Amino acid sequence: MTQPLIRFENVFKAFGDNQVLRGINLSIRKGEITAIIGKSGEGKSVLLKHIIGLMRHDAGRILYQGQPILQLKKAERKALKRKFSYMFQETALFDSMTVFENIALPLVEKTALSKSEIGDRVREKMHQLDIDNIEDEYPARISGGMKKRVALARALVTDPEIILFDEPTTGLDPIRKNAVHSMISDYQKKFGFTGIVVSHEIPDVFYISQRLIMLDEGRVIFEGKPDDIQKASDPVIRQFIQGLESRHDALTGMTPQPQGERRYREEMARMRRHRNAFSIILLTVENLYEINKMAGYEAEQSALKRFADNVQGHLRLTDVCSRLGMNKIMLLLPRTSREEAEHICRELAENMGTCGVTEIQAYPGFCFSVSAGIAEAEQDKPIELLVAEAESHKNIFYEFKVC
Ligand SMILES: Nc1ncnc2c1ncn2[C@@H]1O[C@H](COP(=O)(O)OP(=O)(O)OP(=O)(O)O)[C@@H](O)[C@H]1O
Repeated sequence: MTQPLIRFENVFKAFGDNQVLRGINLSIRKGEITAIIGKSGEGKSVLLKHIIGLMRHDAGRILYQGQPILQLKKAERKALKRKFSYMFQETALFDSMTVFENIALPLVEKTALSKSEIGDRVREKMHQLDIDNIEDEYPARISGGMKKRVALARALVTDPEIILFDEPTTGLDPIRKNAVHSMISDYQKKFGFTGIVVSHEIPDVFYISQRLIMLDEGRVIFEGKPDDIQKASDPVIRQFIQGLESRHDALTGMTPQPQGERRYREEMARMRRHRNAFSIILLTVENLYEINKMAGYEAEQSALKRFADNVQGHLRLTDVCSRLGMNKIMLLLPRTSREEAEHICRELAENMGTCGVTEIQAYPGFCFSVSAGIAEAEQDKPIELLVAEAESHKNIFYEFKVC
């Protein structure tokens, strides 16, 4: 395996009698988004501050590309700090400065670039993030979602290798929350930075993370893929995850992914007992990014919400629909063969084609495209394999065009 970008080896940190980190071991891999979760006060922010070098550990080692950071020379440590960027809980924009000045700040403070070079860099980043028309506005005059984008532009303007997001969606409604997640995920793909996100948004943050770390009582009690935490048997992990999950995904109103998976296991047990067939339909909104390009992240998430409402309205059964990732919905159809699922899917496609889903109609020529894949369950087949099967067949079936 390749060397991790950052590695904690038995790291301890106390504030007086308050022992916060009690032997942390973890790895952050380059080019991935790692989510850090855990109860309030468990030391997530303290951990972030150690990563970025704002706090010094009492014992153990923190390695950057295999090198202990405490052994770096002063100039090397300074150079390392420049590779990091931080997006705070609140966007922490300065109200007395324009959007342009806010974004320029890290360049003014951390680099020796000339005024015109800074201007070029700021305008380039604003252009890449689609906010070029608001440079003279003040933060108080722009929307919450736009502020997050300005804060992200400020975090990205130094072209950092690593960005730390400390609860980036705090205080936002479900559409804006999902818009920020979608934005982080998109820009991570575009710019290739390593992202570390501290979040309480479970399971939403799982959709954008490749790795997950859970802290409890100053130690790491889970490190792995987001999907694997659902299978963890440790009661502390289970209780924490289930306590934070709501019965409904806040954006779509559907069952969240972990509950969808639980429902799948129940259906599988029923199949074992009664030999009942069941099937899944996997719906993927294929062109969410186009909505985003035309109308922004919030429009993208509103469109997804409207689509989900229509699917549920058509099926009239809420607990069979679950959200499966950023742009996927799984319909779990009990006692339904593949042929019956195809019929249901065809009806759904016809209904979708005429119901006129979104405000996106306001954009001439736009067609909201959703593909569907169907798979019938087989005894003891894990959900991932059945979903993969539906995914691999998706073009054979229906392409919904909701115009
Ligand atoms: N500079 C500091 N001086 C003293 N104690 C601190 C300092 N920073 C953090 N702590 C303590 O460390 C513990 C962990 O705090 P931290 O902010 O990391 O928790 P957290 O997991 O991020 O919580 P939340 O999810 O609520 O943001 C708390 O008990 C806090 O009081």
